[in-house]
Amino acid sequence: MQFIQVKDYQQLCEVASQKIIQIVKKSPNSTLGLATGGTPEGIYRLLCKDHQQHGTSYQLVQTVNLDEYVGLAKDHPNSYHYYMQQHLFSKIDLPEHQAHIPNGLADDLEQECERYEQLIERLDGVDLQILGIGQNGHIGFNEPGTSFSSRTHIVKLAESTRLANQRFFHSIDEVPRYAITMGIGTIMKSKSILLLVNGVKKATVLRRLFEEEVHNQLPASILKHHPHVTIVADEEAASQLKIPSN
Ligand SMILES: N[C@@H]1[C@@H](O)[C@H](O)[C@@H](COP(=O)(O)O)O[C@@H]1O
Repeated sequence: MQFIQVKDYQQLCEVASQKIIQIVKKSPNSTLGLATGGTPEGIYRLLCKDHQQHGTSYQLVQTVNLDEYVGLAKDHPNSYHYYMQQHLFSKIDLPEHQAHIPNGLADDLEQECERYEQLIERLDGVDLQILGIGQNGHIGFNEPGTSFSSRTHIVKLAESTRLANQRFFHSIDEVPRYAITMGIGTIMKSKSILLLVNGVKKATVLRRLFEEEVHNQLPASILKHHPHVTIVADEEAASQLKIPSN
């Protein structure tokens, strides 16, 4: 794993957005794996700014998002469809049919998981997967205990995850109990992975990631077995690490 420590969230966003821009410029038909949550918001802002100012084009890019809540319509302000539209898709030239997100309203959710998995295969896999991390070590919505070989599947969200995500909703009762997520096995098939960790709330999980063995109670620990992972963390997130900063 390559580890890049940066000063703050702003720098994290700059480093991450530059990595994405470089890939898109080098291979304009790349498949990008995208994440939601608070962490990538600033990165998407910089991608939009770069698109406006320098014209980096996403005309040939395909995107696949990690996850979506079950039961929220695409235009629900808390759905990840809506999030992606607001933060990125409406501001760049990515054709709509090349932006893929699991459908949390599918009649047959199992079939939707299979469709999504096959779609990723048809796209020949993800070139660069962006990942955040939950405070319990989840990646996508793969909660502790998820099999490392899991494919796209339905998850029952941990109460701690619902509580952490409550800030985006009016009340805890509104936070969905289920989601569709790419599996850990799906994520691990990505050709390269960029894990972004910022803020003091992530300091404990980042320390655990460095100190603990690979085990499925800490889903992100499997990333240590991936050949091309870069972790970008800011000073607050890295504050419990005992390694020298670069
Ligand atoms: N499903 C998302 C993850 O994809 C995200 O990485 C994580 C961290 O979110 P945040 O960046 O807001 O801390 O939690 C959410 O539950």
